[in-house]
Amino acid sequence: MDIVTAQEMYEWDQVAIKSAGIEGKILMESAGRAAADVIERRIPEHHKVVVLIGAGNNGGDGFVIARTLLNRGYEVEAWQVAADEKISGDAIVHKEIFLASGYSLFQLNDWDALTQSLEKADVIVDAMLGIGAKGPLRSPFNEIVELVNKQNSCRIAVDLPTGVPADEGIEEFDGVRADLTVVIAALKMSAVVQHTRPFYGEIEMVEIGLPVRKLRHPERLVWQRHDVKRSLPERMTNSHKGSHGKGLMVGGSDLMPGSIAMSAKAALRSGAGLLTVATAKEVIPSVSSYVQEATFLAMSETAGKITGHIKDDLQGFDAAAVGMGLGRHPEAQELIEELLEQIEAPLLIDADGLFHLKELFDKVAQRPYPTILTPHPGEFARLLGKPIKTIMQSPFAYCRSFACKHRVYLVLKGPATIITSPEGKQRVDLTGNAGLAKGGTGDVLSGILLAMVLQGGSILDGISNGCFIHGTTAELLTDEQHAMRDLLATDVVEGLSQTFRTFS
Ligand SMILES: NC(=O)C1=CN([C@@H]2O[C@H](COP(=O)(O)OP(=O)(O)OC[C@H]3O[C@@H](n4cnc5c(N)ncnc54)[C@H](OP(=O)(O)O)[C@@H]3O)[C@@H](O)[C@H]2O)[C@@H](O)CC1
Ligand SMILES: Nc1ncnc2c1ncn2[C@@H]1O[C@H](COP(=O)(O)OP(=O)(O)O)[C@@H](O)[C@H]1O
Ligand SMILES: [K+]
Repeated sequence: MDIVTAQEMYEWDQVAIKSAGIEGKILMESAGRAAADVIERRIPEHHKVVVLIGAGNNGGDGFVIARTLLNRGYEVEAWQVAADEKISGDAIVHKEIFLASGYSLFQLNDWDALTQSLEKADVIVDAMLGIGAKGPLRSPFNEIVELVNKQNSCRIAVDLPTGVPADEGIEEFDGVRADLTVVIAALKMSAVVQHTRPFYGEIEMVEIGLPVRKLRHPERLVWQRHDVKRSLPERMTNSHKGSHGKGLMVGGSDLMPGSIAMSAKAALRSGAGLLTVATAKEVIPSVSSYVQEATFLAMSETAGKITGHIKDDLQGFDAAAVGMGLGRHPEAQELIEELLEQIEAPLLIDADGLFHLKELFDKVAQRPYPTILTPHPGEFARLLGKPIKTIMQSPFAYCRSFACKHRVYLVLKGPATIITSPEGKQRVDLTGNAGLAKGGTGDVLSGILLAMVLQGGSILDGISNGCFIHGTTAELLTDEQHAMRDLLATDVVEGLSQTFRTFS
């Protein structure tokens, strides 16, 4: 499922119109009818529907929706809330078809009449503004949005809620708070950005007949189950433990032994062939009692934290992960530096491993092997030296420029996890739920990602699959045996088998 900017969406429309000869009014008919189908599936026939219609093409969709629902027997009041002379483009055609079909239109001459109509409505369809909205809402849209948001009726937005920008990066706006948004042809960026996402409510996407093979796809998409099914490496019948990768995990300290233990178990539960855990000597007993399948490297330590160098030969590992429960002491920086220089394989850096990384960006960019960073927003803000709020307003742009500049795979974790390759390709994982908002779930993710990288295939596919599997496991567990409140990171580790079984 592609994620587009408003500009990219307009380019798609132009390709459809110019290269494939699909006229704008046909696209509008398809969009409106597809949205009406969604509404019909969800709303009983006796419900009163008010359709609010703006002047541009979003309003044009509104004329088609109103006509289609009236044709199907719904009680609909269609309100044109823009002046006649403002109605433009293909919306003029569909206004004419609406009127020629024998239906009448309410005009915004009397606010009391609109207010009464909205108060009586069971469903309000917002077809006022879509991707063409620019700047703060002007009158009367600002007043109408306020009025709409006050109603108890179900609010259904067409393409995007009026007032909500299509793109990331806009801080000040007011918009319709939709219960459901029928997204047309592709998800707009704001549908997955943290501060705009809540305005959309539930999201349903409709297809409108765009010529998919002719479109320039933006290399920004939602990673879905069918993508995982297609790209998850198969386990061959004649494979042996060496075929599934030999992994190294470095981290853990006396006060945080659980982090690395959960990462290690998650890696093994996710298919890693062999795993060595390098940790402080005194931490080994507690980790080994939880992960009996791992082998250990005892690192020299001071006060329960790894301080020494890795003396063993680091050749022969197919991938490594560092940082989980490592601690933020100054010596940790030397350790990370050493791993950046010596690991001749993909290296994942998480948690405390990211703490000193700002000082090591040169070393990261020089590595001839893939480097994967998995920050949460706070850790990413630290790496960038910018406030979390600023970054989360334009996460796609910040992730892309960072990943390209430092030549890393970046996994910015959250309810919508953004995965970016060093070339700037972006994938969004929307799985998971607030049950994961608990200490330790990031450590579990690191273990899963290490295992995915160890098992071969493209790094980008592997880490995208890992994020999907992590989130899906939380969803399966909270559907069945757990509530979001009680779900623990260790439950996610044990729940992985349930998810993997859905892929076999
Ligand atoms: N063929 C296609 O293209 C297809 C497009 N489709 C649909 O079209 C939608 C995009 O349509 P669009 O480009 O006409 O923009 P749209 O969202 O209706 O807004 C423009 C209107 O809003 C007004 N306006 C702007 N800012 C404002 C503000 N702050 N406050 C107040 N008013 C403001 C602006 O007024 P102006 O600034 O020109 O005075 C103008 O009247 C898209 O989301 C999808 O639903 C589908 O049917 C598929 C085929
Ligand atoms: N509300 C949420 N919805 C979906 N996923 C979430 C939510 N909150 C957290 N997560 C996921 O949980 C994990 C938390 O990671 P992190 O913050 O590093 O935790 P920790 O450091 O405690 O291990 C990430 O994978 C993140 O995407
Ligand atoms: K809208």
